[in-house]
Amino acid sequence: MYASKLHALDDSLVKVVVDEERKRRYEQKAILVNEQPYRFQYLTPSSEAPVADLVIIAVKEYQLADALPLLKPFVGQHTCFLSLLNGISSEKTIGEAYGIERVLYAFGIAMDAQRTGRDVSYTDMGHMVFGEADNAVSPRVKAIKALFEAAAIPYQVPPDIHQAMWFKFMVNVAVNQVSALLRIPFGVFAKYQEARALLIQAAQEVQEVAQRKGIDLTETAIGKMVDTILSLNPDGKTSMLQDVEAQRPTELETFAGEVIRQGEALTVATPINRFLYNALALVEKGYSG
Ligand SMILES: NC(=O)C1=CN([C@@H]2O[C@H](COP(=O)(O)OP(=O)(O)OC[C@H]3O[C@@H](n4cnc5c(N)ncnc54)[C@H](OP(=O)(O)O)[C@@H]3O)[C@@H](O)[C@H]2O)C=CC1
Ligand SMILES: CC(C)(CO)C(=O)C(=O)O
Repeated sequence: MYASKLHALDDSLVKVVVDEERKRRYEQKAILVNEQPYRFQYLTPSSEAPVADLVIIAVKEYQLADALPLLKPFVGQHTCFLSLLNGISSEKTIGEAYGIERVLYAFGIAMDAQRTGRDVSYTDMGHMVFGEADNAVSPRVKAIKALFEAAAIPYQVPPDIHQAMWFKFMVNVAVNQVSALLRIPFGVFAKYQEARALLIQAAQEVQEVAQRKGIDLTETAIGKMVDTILSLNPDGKTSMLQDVEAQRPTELETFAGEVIRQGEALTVATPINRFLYNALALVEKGYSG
């Protein structure tokens, strides 16, 4: 989705870093984004290419350890990283590999992207949210704002990126997990109070953990979370539900796993996320083949 926008702005801007096997596979067929074919330039670690100004990482968290080393030849002194991974831990992992001073905090929210095979369709691309660890509007933040404006990629630079990251984490812990377990699209949460009650129960555990860490997630944030979910395309599905339907591994460790671990460290009880963890682990174990 984002690569297609940047490619439309200037096709020389976008280079997709992959391993040799993916390069061979991807070069065989254009990717369709809203039915438009895109042939990106694929780089592997052995490709000759200048270092990147900006690296946008959009793999799943469990794929990060394999993906990060591929980037090494393209990381220079001024390379900046934006991680679109859900959850609250990928910035630390990228920082450990390439230096935390290179990493901005980031996430994408409110999109209704749907993946079918390697093709993507969407009606609402939501927006990307990013910022410096100290929330400064630094020269690199200004440069990325200018790039996204030119490419018509909606974005926000919030006053407190850490509070915003925890808000997004709370959205994912609630809606991704409940929707994936019950196999329901966004519209069901608008229709049934019982579905909203499940979201709120899962979110309250995130809120309690966040508050113990000094992150300002209030009751108002839970209301805003419900409003965010109700504003999404009723037929749209969370990325976790799409993973379950395609029998791909889910981001369970990134969501319930993280809430349980943080809850244990801070002595916050997390029974709803323990239930979701075990139930979704069983869903994955039940995949055929
Ligand atoms: N989908 C959504 O609505 C949202 C997703 N996110 C986050 O964005 C990230 C991406 O999500 P999503 O697009 O749904 O995930 P997908 O699983 O659809 O896409 C992940 C992509 O990463 C590729 N990949 C995996 N390993 C490597 C590697 N070693 N080198 C290069 N490419 C690799 C995969 O390739 P292949 O298919 O060939 O294995 C796949 O194309 C996730 O972290 C998710 O949490 C955030 C907000 C919303
Ligand atoms: C729920 C949603 C679309 C929120 O932006 C999301 O982050 C996901 O599906 O992973």
